[in-house]
Amino acid sequence: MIAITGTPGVGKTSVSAELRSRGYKVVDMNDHLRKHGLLGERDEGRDTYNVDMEALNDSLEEYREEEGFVFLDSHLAHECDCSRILVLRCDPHILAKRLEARGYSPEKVRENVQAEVLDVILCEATDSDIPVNEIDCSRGTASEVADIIERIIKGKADIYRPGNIDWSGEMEEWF
Ligand SMILES: Nc1ncnc2c1ncn2[C@@H]1O[C@H](COP(=O)(O)OP(=O)(O)O)[C@@H](O)[C@H]1O
Repeated sequence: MIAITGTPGVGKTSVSAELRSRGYKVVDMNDHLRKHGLLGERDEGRDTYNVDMEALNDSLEEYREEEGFVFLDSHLAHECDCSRILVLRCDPHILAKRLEARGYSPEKVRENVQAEVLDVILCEATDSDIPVNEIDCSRGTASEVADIIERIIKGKADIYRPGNIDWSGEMEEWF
C-alpha cells in the first residue's frame, strides 16, 4: 500500500481521482473509516477525525494482500503501515487560495498554510523508516502529478527524494 498524504488542499483527492481513472485502486480514507465504524470525534482544525490508528491499521489488512498497487488517500495515510509514503506539497500562496475557495475561515487557512510552511506532514512521514517521496503539486495538473507517481512506483523514486521543497522563505508572511 502506498500513502498519498499532505496538508489539506495540496491535491490528494484530485490526483487520487486521476489514479482511479487510470485503473489504480485508491482507498478514500474517510469512506473506509465510515465503513469500518472508525470515525472518532471530529478534529475541526485538521478538517478530519481522531482515529484509533491500531484499529485502522488492522482494518487495512484486506488491502495489504491485494495484488498490485493500492493507494491510500488521506492526510492520515502516512500514519498507516505502508510500503511508501508520497507527500504532496503546494506553494503556500496557492494553497491559501485553494483553502479560501473551499470556504475555510481565515484562521483555518492560516493554520493549514503554517503546517505546509513548516513541513509538518513531511516531518511526520520521515519519522518512520518507510521510504518517502515529496512531490510539488503547485503548478502541474493532477494528471502530471499522477505521471510523477507512476514514475516513482516504477522505480524512478530517487528524483523525488524528500528535502528539495522549502517554503521557509514564506515564514514571515504566515507567522
Ligand atoms: N494539480 C492541480 N492543479 C490545479 N488545481 C488543483 C490541483 N490539484 C488540486 N487542485 C485544486 O485544489 C483544490 C484542492 O484539491 P484537493 O484534491 O481537494 O486537495 P486535498 O484532497 O489534498 O485536500 C481543489 O479545488 C482542486 O480542484
